Amino acid sequence: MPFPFSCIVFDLDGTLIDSAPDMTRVLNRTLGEFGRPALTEAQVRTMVGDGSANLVRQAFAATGAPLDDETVQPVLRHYLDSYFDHEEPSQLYPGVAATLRALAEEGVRLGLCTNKPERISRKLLGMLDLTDLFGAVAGGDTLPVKKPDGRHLSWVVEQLGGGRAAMVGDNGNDVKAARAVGIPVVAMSYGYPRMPVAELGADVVLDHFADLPGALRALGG
Ligand SMILES: O=C(O)COP(=O)(O)O
Ligand SMILES: [Mg+2]
Repeated sequence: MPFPFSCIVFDLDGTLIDSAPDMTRVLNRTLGEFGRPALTEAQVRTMVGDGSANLVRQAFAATGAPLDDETVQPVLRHYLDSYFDHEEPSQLYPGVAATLRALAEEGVRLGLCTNKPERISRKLLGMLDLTDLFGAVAGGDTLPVKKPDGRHLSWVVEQLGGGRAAMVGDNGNDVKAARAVGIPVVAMSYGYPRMPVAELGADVVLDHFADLPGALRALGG
C-alpha cells in the first residue's frame, strides 16, 4: 500500500534534535557577556519554541531587568552569532536519521518548519548530514510570519509540491499551525511542550520517533 501522505513537515527543536543543551551553553555565554547569571537547561527548555528573539527576551527577564525593543538588538546579535559559530551539532533523538531516510526512500517529501533562524537551522542540518533529505526549509525568519501562523507551514507544503500533508512537532505552535492549515499533527512527547503533552491537542502523541511511519499510516487510513 502506498504511504498515505505525500509530504511530511517537521519541527526542529524538541522534535528532531535535542537542542536545549546547546542553546543553554550559547545563551549562558550571551548572558555572561551582558553581566547576567546563567540559566539551567531545565529553565531554557521552558523558553524554546517561539524563536530566538523570544528566547533571549525570556532569558533576560528571568535574570534581571527585561530588555526593551532597543536593547534586545545587540544581545540578540551576540546570541545568534555565537549560535551560528557553535561547532558542536545538537544530538538527534534516537531513530530520527534512519526513520527520515526510510520515509524519503518510500518517496515521501520531507520539509522543515522551525521558528529557529534559517541559517542556523540549515547549518545544523548540514552538520547532522540531513540536508539532502529536506526539500524545503523555513526558519522563523524566512517569512514575515512564523508558527503558530499556518502560513509558515503552508508555505513549506507548497514548496514540497503540495498533496496530502502531515505535521510532526512538539509544542502548541506546531499543533496550532497544523490546525490552521487543516492537516493532521503528531506530537513527540520528549520535546519542549511547555504544558502536559496530552493537552496539546495533537492527533497522536508518540514517545519514539521510529513509531512515526506506523502512526502516520494509521492516521492516513
Ligand atoms: O524557538 C525556536 O528557536 C525554535 O523552535 P522550533 O524548532 O521548535 O520551532
Ligand atoms: Mg519544537
